[in-house]
Amino acid sequence: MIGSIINGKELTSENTMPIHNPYSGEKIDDIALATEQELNEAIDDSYKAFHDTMKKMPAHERADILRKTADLLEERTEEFAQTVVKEAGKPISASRGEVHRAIQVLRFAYEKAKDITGEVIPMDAAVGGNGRMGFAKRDPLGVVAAITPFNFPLNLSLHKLAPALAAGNAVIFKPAEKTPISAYKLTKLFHEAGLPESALNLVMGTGKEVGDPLVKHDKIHKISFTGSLPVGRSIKESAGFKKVTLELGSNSPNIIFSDADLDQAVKSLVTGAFAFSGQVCISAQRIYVQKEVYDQFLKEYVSLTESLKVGDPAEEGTDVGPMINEKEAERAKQWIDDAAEKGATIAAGGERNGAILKPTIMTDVDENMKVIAEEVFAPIVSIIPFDTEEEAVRFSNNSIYGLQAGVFTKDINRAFRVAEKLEMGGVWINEISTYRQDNIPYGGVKKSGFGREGVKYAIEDMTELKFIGVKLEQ
Ligand SMILES: NC(=O)c1ccc[n+]([C@@H]2O[C@H](COP(=O)([O-])OP(=O)(O)OC[C@H]3O[C@@H](n4cnc5c(N)ncnc54)[C@H](O)[C@@H]3O)[C@@H](O)[C@H]2O)c1
Ligand SMILES: O=C[C@H](O)CS(=O)(=O)O
Repeated sequence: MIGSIINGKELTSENTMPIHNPYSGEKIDDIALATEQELNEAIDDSYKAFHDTMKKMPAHERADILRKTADLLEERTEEFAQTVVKEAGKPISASRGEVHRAIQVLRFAYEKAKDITGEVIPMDAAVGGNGRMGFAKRDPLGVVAAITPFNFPLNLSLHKLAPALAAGNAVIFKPAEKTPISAYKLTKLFHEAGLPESALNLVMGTGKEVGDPLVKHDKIHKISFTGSLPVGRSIKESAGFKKVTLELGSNSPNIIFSDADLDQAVKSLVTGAFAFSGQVCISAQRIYVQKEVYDQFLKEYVSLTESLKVGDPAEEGTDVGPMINEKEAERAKQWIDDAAEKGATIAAGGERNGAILKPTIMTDVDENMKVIAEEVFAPIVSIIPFDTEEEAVRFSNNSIYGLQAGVFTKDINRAFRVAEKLEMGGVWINEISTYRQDNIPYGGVKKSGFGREGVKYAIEDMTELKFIGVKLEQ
């Protein structure tokens, strides 16, 4: 059994929740769920840790802890990768990839911790400014609540923990109840690297019983949330005056113009749509292809998709494993069937076996079908023809979401024109929407959320600018 870790002590409970391997269905562990009283104790402990320890800790010490955590994680890459395979069902090669990215996030944070600067404000710029001096500095906020999803249990947790600690905050970490083992191990790793134990408290439980009271608690200064739109909406409503960052979902578009390198676009977009069974917030969900090359693109795309190895995520070489559970796979299967009943064609896949949904390609879709209009978060992609640049932009922007998009063309002027018009937090040219490097500013517009991650930008969101000025004696 694993449980919450508060002030370095691990809690047990009779009230537990089982964790299952999404592929085999076997129970791999139980989590002890935190009570409301334990949650309150954790928050008090974090609050004290902020004021007594983190606020006073020199930047070089915070940096050193982050560096040591990165080194420890690197030494245990395989152990952490196997954990992600077991609890999330992510194929082993992608799980190793996630650990490598997580190490990079820690290293970006280690470098940045010693370089959190402010600025001197010119005082002679305004009438009466002469004789005064002033500067703005960045101060930590206090206690940051990090609430994370199941799909990147390590890397997306570190996108919150590492910048929050680099900036000198204390953190309460509430991981997804479906994938708590990576979170548990990660918390212990930070402590082993020398982080004062109360500076990072882990609370285990459901969104309703632990997440919601955490969001409402007065001693929390900021909520950094990654997850679904409905939960993000509820958090924003409950958070009151706290600062909030919301990293939510999307139905990312990718546009293929007729002059694009089709082979490269096909190859990268097969990965972009089916990596981790499409359970990626920037997964390529809608692919718009210019009519002249539509048939060729579709033929090559179907052929490459059908060659993917689907099955056991623990086996080397598996491309597509299970979804997080059978219920989610069935929900996605119903969306496919619903679209097919309304006239869509299933060009590949469409079958479900337990939690495994075969990589599925839909054509002849219309913009009102769920597979287009909502976030599928499953291995389902729709391929749609378009005529003109204006049409491709209009189709792409016809969404409540706006996280990342991909544009494929050799015409640099067109690429920038389209990038400017797309209502997105980020646009890649000749790269898939699904690509993220961990130091870019990352986040959404519209209902994909607000605030930015990417270590440097998350640090900005996790600090407060404080102005200090002086009137000098003349
Ligand atoms: N934009 C991004 O960076 C990004 C990254 C990864 C995933 N996501 C999104 O996350 C979703 C999938 O992840 P999920 O199924 O784990 O998401 P989810 O929203 O169901 O849960 C995320 C977290 O919120 C907690 N939670 C649930 N209800 C809560 C409440 N009322 N108050 C506080 N916390 C609560 C959960 O316990 C979990 O820890 C998808 O929509 C995906 O697009 C977005
Ligand atoms: O699921 C959405 C994530 O933000 C994708 S990634 O881990 O940042 O690549």
